Amino acid sequence: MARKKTSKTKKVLNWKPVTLDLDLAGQGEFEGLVGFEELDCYELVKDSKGGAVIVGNDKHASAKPKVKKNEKRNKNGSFKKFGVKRMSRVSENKHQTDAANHKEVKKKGLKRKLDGTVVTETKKKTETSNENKGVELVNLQERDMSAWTNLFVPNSVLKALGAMNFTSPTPIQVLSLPPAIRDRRDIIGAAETGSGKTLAFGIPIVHRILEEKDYIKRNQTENNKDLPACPLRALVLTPTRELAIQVKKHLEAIMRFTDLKVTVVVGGMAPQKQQRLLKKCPEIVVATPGRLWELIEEGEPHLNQVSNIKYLVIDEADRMVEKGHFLELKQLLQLINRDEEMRKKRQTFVFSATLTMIHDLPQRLLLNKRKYKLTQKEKLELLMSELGTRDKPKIIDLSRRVGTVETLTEACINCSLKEKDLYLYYFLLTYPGRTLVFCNSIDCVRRLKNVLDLLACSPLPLHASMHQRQRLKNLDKFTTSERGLLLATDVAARGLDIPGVEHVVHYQVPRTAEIYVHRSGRTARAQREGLSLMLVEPQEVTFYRKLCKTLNRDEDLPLFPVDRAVLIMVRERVNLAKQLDVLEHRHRQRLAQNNWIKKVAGEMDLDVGDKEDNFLHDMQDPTEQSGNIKQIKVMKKSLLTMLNQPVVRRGTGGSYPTKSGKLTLPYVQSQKKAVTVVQGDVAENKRFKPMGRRKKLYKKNTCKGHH
Ligand SMILES: Nc1ncnc2c1ncn2[C@@H]1O[C@H](COP(=O)(O)OP(=O)(O)OP(=O)(O)O)[C@@H](O)[C@H]1O
Repeated sequence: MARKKTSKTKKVLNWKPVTLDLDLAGQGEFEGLVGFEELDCYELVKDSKGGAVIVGNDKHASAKPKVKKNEKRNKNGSFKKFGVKRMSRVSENKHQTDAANHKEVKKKGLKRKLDGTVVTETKKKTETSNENKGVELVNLQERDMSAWTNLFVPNSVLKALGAMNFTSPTPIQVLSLPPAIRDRRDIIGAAETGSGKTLAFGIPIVHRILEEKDYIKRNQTENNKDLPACPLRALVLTPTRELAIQVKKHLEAIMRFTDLKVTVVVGGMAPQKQQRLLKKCPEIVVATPGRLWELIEEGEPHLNQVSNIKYLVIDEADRMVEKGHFLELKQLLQLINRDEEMRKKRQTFVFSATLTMIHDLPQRLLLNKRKYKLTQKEKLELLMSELGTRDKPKIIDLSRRVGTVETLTEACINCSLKEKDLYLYYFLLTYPGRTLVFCNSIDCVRRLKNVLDLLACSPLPLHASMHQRQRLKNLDKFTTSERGLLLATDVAARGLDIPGVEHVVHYQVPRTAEIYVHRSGRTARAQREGLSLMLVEPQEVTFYRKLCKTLNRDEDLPLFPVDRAVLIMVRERVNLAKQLDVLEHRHRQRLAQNNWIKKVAGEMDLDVGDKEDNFLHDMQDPTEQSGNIKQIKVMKKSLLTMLNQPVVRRGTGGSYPTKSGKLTLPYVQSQKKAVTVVQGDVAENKRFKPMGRRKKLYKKNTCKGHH
């Protein structure tokens, strides 16, 4: 039945071959093009969803075509160009034609020219006749991709890069691509967060796989017919599920004009779906070690080729090999490196922003003569032997002495443990903007979520105890909300590339310098500015000092300027929210415990209601219980009243009728960005305070708080 429909569509849409002048097409750039076809007689008809579809302008054509029919046809290679009376179809073979290509062309409005340059289409509404209402025209715009010359980027990838507007490579890409592609060397790469490391390994892998596939195709003989039809060629390992999904998407984006496939294998999602996708034999698998090992142990056929892979990537490598983490990684590496011949042929990519960071030995090991502080070289050698890289890898270290990115502005607030919520709320209120708050534990995230929920800040939690679906949902919500607030543990510290994160707040001082660098690296990515703000309480000063030392800081972080007047104004509401949270938490806990006792007692046929033998908490007493609930209700109401009153600067009287007759309130929200405020303050301090005094002042403030 479906076949019949397709053939009918083909008949209706009268595509005609076009004769090409090959001289016009440029040399060498015509690779893969089979021909052009054109359609000069068609109509645009609204489909059931209100979108426009193309149907042949033939008397026999059905007046109401089925959308699916047209979609199928479009997959065969047509570029829709609505609103014009003539359209052309380009057919290509190999990695130039694939379903993803056309899906992308449909979605993003991409187009290719014969000379191989990438052309993107910016959408433009037609203002013409009724039948064309809502139909889009295209406006072509070329990109200069010459900065990528000499980096051995395949044409199809270059096209994708152009479509993404990546007109020039980043430094780590410039330094990684030639040795990886031309010299086939293993790469050990350290470069700051947000510097484009994913493509520094992604482009070489895609290049090499395309090249190999081409070679095999050209040399297909009787002898090599036994080769696996679609072998697993590359494996990318990442420490978190979200990062694996992101890397997969990034690779997909550069592979969209190829016929290569990539799939993700991570925990927390149905293994059945992943197994189904693996049946399609993707050349590249991006995975977290746990689920990957699980599927290998179950004998998943595609993954069973893992010891034959040609390319291995260990992203965030320093984290992956940390003691006590990823026990499966060790087993995986043993399996992958089992065959010495294969290991020697394999190209390995090892990347992280903190690969070359060196730590002082902990105090307890300082007296042990056999233990000493590793040099950077020794640290890398150790890593290389653990991962099984080949001899003489190319080591590229672009990381800065201080660890963080140049475009990052750093600051801290010294306060007591009790005041952390207050300062955080103050910051969120004064500087709205996409903010990522990091905590050291899941419990801390949970508590903070409740408090900030009560304060109407709409926080989104993200931690390892959440369902994966909810984790991804929250991440998605955060990404799409301009004033999004994500409360996360360090599961979100590494690798996540969330656009437009303005502030990173370390609610608690991270325990290692690496974590600080990676957390802070969620902002100020790809040359953009961003703020990293750390809340330090007296108990954390030791960790803070150690962190500064590892990061080679000669000075303390600048203090974040705080308006005490505003702080006083919001103190009451924060305190009330905290009290409410304690009450609600206690109430929930008792409820849960009572339910558990009742359940167990029921199973044991016991009566827990006996007066002398009452195991249940005092909530059993209905008056006590309703008292608690009442108190919570009253407190919530007064908090709501407080929240509904705008926080207005003191001494301003509250409201000003403007010329337009509107009331504008001098709200506490800063007119300046937080980054600008810190930078201004630092410049001011430098101008007016001699260095020695400033240092002393910081020392004093670090321990006491600065107000
Ligand atoms: N050549 C390029 N031109 C423009 N943008 C790029 C280029 N390469 C990568 N990017 C973009 O830069 C951002 C950061 O890239 P990526 O996530 O690879 O950084 P990273 O170095 O791996 O960071 P992290 O250390 O945090 O994992 C991404 O949004 C990516 O799309």
